Amino acid sequence: MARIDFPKDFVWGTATASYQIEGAWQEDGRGPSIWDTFSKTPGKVFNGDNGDVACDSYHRYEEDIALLKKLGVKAYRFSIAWPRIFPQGTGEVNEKGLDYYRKVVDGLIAAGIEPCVTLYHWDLPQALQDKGGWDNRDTIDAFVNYSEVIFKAFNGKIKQWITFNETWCVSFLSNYLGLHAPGNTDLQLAVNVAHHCMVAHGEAVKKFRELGIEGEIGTTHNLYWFEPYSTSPEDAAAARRNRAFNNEWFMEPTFKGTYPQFLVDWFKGKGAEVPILPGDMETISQKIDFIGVNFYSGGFGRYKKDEGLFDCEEVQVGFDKTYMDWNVYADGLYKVLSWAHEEYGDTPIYITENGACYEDVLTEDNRVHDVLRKEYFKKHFIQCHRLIESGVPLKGYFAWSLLDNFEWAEGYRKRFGIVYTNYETLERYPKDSYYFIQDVIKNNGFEA
Ligand SMILES: OC[C@@H]1[C@@H](O)[C@H](O)[C@@H](O)c2nc(CNc3ccccc3)cn21
Repeated sequence: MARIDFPKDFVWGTATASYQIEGAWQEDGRGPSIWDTFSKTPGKVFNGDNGDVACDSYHRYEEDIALLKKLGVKAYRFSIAWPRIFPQGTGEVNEKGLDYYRKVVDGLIAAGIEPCVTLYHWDLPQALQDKGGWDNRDTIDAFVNYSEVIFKAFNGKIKQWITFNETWCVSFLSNYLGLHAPGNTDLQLAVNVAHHCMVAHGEAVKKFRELGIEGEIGTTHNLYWFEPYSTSPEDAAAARRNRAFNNEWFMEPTFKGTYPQFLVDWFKGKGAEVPILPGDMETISQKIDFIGVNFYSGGFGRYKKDEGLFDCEEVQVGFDKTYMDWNVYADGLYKVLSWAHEEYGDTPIYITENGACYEDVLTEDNRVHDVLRKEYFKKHFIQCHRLIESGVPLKGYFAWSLLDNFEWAEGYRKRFGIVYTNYETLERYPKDSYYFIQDVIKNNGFEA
């Protein structure tokens, strides 16, 4: 057994998102989001599940904060629901919506926990979608207006700010693959959405700097480690396209102010071009204080003509799988963050999400012996330590998720929490993985 110790200032946290935990979908003036619409569209979400109640954190946030305090985290990442602040996306501020987040933020601070806020975690006001959503450049100004209200309301209280969660999901998963809200399947539309979200990110960073808001601002991209199955040039090119679809398409603009040309050309061949206006790339690549990375999995790919968007098929190489059928590929975390550090420089990195879904069984005495999830965390913590030892500026780690919650198109059947949510009673029961992480935080390390 080897002792794994983390730096004293390493930030341990957990993460959630508004639509996935809050419920109270029509309370205190909240307007409809695209996820209220999508989840109530037959066939889009497993079992017709929706976020009307979710974990009811809108009313049970004090219980959640108590769980966070007992866990011993230094920080808690959560998102603010734009439709609570601006029920129609713009116009009059809904003060009752702000009041909820004032209670959450003040409760966290009183518990000695740093609030880390995501401004956009997918719940776009439906009223903006009705006017084209992220395909409409006006939504950029609406996002900056919303961000400015939050910046000013919580200046000095919230010190870690994330503009967007996973622009890949907002664009390609939701507007090309059609699996998330609003459920479009158009490549050009998805390329437009990705671009406009990244411009919106940059404009919000500019506003943050102009207002002199305290703290640090960044964004979160989900990076997937994908490598060629063989050394053949075809496999290498196919895997590179597939990886860039997830990684470089977002990291290059954010850090270098350019899109990866080989993929621009590939998309052009598919009839999709990036709607760049003068100044956009400078806006997108505004200097940020940290980059958030969500990492879950990775894999191997090889060339297969006409397979998917990139003539690339994933090859099964025998990885253990989670209940989402995702590979458990902890080395992929080391590889992808080493690659990001090499490619994009020394900007501090936070793992803003990492975690696993498994079939959880609640025992008679309200325990969940989630051995596989504990193992998943342990394997990925070891890779975090390797990264730090290798000089990668990894500053913190947020486990996904504090609670079992609404898992988007999978509804409530897929559980990622370190705390079990009983959706009948809304009671919360810490799982064994919660106690494992509690111990790692207490000792700032563990015996590997
Ligand atoms: O799926 C687990 C979490 C999800 O609950 C979070 O809201 C979201 O930020 C999140 N992103 C990923 C990684 N990207 C992804 C890929 C395919 C489908 C959904 C998400 C996983 N997760």
